[in-house]
Amino acid sequence: MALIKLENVTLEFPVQASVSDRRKSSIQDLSVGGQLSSGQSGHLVVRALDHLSLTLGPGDRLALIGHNGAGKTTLLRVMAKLYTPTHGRVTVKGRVAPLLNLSFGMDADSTGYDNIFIRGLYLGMSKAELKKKADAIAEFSELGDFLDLPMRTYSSGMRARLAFAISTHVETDILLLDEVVATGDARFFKKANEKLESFAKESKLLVLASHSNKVLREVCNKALLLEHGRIKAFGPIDEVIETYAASTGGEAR
Ligand SMILES: Nc1ncnc2c1ncn2[C@@H]1O[C@H](COP(=O)(O)OP(=O)(O)OP(=O)(O)O)[C@@H](O)[C@H]1O
Repeated sequence: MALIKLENVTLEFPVQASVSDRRKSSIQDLSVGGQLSSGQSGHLVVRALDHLSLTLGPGDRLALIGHNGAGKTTLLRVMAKLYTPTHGRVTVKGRVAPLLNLSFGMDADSTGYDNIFIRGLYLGMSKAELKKKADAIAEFSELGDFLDLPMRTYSSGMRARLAFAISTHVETDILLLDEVVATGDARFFKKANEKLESFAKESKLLVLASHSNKVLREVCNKALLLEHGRIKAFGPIDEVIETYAASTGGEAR
């Protein structure tokens, strides 16, 4: 069972800052970010998601597209239940593996190998399941002897390899990914994509935010275009990429 249902979801971040009225009106015209306004108490708020309604089911592989600050990461975090919406309802059914922040569920001072267990448990795997899969995860990461060193000694690409290997070996129904796939080197990137494709073939639900149309086209079948936290377009991936390209005056590569 894999289901994500958003009903009229709005999420606002209160911001501890003051902006003059003149600056505020110029900020409203910016091409980045969510909607900036004064909240009920007079404090500044950033509305990162604005009345979003959406239903995703098995086999849906959704690309999140949009300008910097459009709300993609915030939406993924709402789906992962890391953020509670200010208004609206979020229903998620199925096991969720979020691959959003590479340090979530990881301990920098523990070895890579220990982190397989730490993050695996965080993602809801049992110890028995982890013991069975630890070797396969280690092999997939290709980190070899580095797995015996503390994770703080890893490069960001090495951390990405380990986090990706663990998250995609979890028996999960829903995989949430934020750009991280692109962190590895070219060879790992190819391997990661193949893993994502086989994951997708199992008819599970996947949501991926990325600025790379190439990655999104390879992995996703649908897309959601966000603009200042609102849904601008939702539909087949190629159509939505075209819409985005037309709105930015760029090309749909
Ligand atoms: N913790 C926070 N506190 C205040 N504002 C935030 C916070 N996190 C995000 N925002 C704001 O919410 C809006 C949406 O941000 P989000 O990170 O979801 O965008 P994004 O589409 O993922 O952007 P990018 O493509 O640049 O990664 C932005 O205006 C951002 O400034």
